[in-house]
Amino acid sequence: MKLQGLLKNIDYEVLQGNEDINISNIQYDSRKVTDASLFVCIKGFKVDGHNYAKSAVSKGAKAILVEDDIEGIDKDIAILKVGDTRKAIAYIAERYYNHPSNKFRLIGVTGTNGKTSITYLTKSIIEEFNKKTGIIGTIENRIGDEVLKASRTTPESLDLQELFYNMVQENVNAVVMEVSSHSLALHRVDACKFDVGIYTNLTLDHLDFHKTMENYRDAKLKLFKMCDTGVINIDDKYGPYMMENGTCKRYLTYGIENEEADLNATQLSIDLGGVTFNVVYEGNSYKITLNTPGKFSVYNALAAMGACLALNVPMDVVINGLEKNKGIRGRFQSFTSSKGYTVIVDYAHAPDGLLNVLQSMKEFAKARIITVFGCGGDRDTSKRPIMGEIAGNNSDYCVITSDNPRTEDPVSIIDEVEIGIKKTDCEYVKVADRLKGIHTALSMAKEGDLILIAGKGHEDYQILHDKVIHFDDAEVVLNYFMTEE
Ligand SMILES: CC(=O)N[C@H]1[C@@H](OP(=O)(O)OP(=O)(O)OC[C@H]2O[C@@H](n3ccc(=O)[nH]c3=O)[C@H](O)[C@@H]2O)O[C@H](CO)[C@@H](O)[C@@H]1O[C@H](C)C(=O)N[C@@H](C)C(=O)N[C@H](CCC(=O)O)C(=O)O
Ligand SMILES: Nc1ncnc2c1ncn2[C@@H]1O[C@H](COP(=O)(O)OP(=O)(O)OP(=O)(O)O)[C@@H](O)[C@H]1O
Ligand SMILES: N[C@H](CCC[C@H](N)C(=O)O)C(=O)O
Ligand SMILES: [Mg+2]
Repeated sequence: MKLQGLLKNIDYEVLQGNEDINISNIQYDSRKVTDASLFVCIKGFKVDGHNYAKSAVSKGAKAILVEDDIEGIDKDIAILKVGDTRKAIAYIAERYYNHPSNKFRLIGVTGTNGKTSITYLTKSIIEEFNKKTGIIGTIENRIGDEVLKASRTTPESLDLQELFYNMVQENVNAVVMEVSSHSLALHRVDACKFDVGIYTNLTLDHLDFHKTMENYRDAKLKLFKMCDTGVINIDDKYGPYMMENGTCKRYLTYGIENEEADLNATQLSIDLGGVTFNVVYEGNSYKITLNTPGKFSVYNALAAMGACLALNVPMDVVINGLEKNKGIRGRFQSFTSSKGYTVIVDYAHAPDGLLNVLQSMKEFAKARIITVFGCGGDRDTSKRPIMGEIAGNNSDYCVITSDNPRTEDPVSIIDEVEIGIKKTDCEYVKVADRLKGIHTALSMAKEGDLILIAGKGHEDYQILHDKVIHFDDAEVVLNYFMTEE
């Protein structure tokens, strides 16, 4: 493919060589460069891709895209300079893969919590409408029934466009993807053509990356400058901001508290098995039963409904699709022991998620709530004492344990969580080993108790320094149940 053609509409300066050449592929990682690649130098958080330009050339790269001048590269290699290589590679990749997101309906979901849950609810509805669906997100990527491993919630632009291209080859009609704030800030989804953008909520998380809530909010806002319809939670503090500052052609709002919402849920009835509620839309009222409990599940269902209604899916199909969803791995997933207590495995890993899950549990708790949780290492540290306080205020007993400590000392993370729990009168114990922590909670459980194991949900691994071990909360629980029989 001609390099020049891929650079259409991009401002660039030729530093050496000629852009009128053929390239075979595009790479942003020198280790993947092959003969006649275009190598894009990205200034990373760990290293600077410009330092790998020579290595890329030695592996066969014929052209280099840079942000900074580089020296010592063979004169017959083209070097082109742009203002922002992360941005440029998004547009180049979109062109290279022949504009794939114009060829299916694309729904993007952004917000601190609920993205994964909403993608699966939306998929249930679209499949009920007999359309082939793609999913891109935290747990996995999917092309119809084919499951592909995901390493990021939202892939790098080059990988994303390739995935879209493969979805087009497989005749996918609609793609529903999580759009993380990191991906918006780092131009991973630039050049995508979104039909619908969903906004869920914005609460404390990821300040290690965004530094301020304003930056975090404005990263999310970018999605609403890129889509035709915005589906907005107007119960959330920042919902109106997205509408006032976004540029969507139309907005569809949803909410529980705010009766002005286009989709307004009322009369919620929550138990361990799920939640039943009424939703009012265009003057009509519809009754819906979901298989996942919690007020937050109602918000997620409203968001999925809004997106599908915006794409003209009929209301009866929307409701059937939602009701057929059996729940999502690691999202309020419950297991009942023969001893009569219930364990809930959930991915709540930030303050708001933890609070929501515990509040939902309180709606149907008949005995004690025992919470096992920790906080991830190398991530926002400000959430640690806050999560400690939330767990303490909403549980009868807590086990503070390790999440994914990554490169940090597990005991120091637990000590930071403890600062918050100490402000409450909840009894607790600190057990750094997650397996022992879970066993501690299960061994004290009595009939009627609810045990929450929070933070890791679907994850089947634990990151301890540079080691990744197999660890699956649900598996630990089921193995423990076997010892009880
Ligand atoms: C902050 C962030 O998102 N960082 C991502 C970013 O890293 P980076 O830009 O710092 O890359 P780097 O490692 O410094 O390397 C710079 C450049 O040199 C290149 N390089 C490097 C080495 C070499 O030998 N040759 C070479 O060419 C690299 O390919 C890269 O292009 O690009 C890397 C390559 O794609 C990603 O792996 C990395 O994700 C890190 C590991 C990460 O943890 N990201 C998380 C925070 C993230 O993105 N999370 C969100 C979800 C958040 C949520 O909502 O919950 C997500 O969307 O997944
Ligand atoms: N709408 C919601 N509002 C608040 N909390 C929620 C909501 N939906 C889910 N949660 C809680 O947040 C946890 C994470 O949910 P989910 O995986 O759907 O979010 P996410 O936005 O995809 O998260 P991530 O950014 O880590 O990918 C759930 O396990 C649940 O505890
Ligand atoms: N997408 C989130 C997931 C956190 C999950 C939690 N188990 C942890 O490892 O901190 C992040 O990367 O910050
Ligand atoms: Mg997710």
